[in-house]
Amino acid sequence: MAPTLLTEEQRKELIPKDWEMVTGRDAIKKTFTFKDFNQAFSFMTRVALVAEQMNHHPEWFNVYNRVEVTLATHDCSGLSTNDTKMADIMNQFFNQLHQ
Ligand SMILES: C[C@H](O)[C@H](O)[C@H]1CNC2=NC(N)=NC(=O)C2=N1
Repeated sequence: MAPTLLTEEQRKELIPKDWEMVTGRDAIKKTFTFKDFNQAFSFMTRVALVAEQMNHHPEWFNVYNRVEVTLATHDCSGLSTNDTKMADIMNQFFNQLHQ
């Protein structure tokens, strides 16, 4: 089923508070900072496996211990529950890894 854009209510409820809107785009972003490259890439590896399972992929940039992430659903040109689910998963993985 094609993903649908989040309603106003869903945006208030489902977008994690530590993610911010991308200026001029219906997308959310967050920068994760890790101890080192190994931890950053471990995070990306775990997320990549889930992205494949979900068939929903992040837009991200990595340099050393930093991973800059933008989430949006191309199939509906904006935010869907796939993005809020992925944001939650990323936050969980970060908290587990960032000991
Ligand atoms: C053909 C393939 O199923 C689609 O292009 C999937 C792949 N991954 C995706 N990732 C994201 N972020 N948005 C999409 O709409 C999307 N669609």
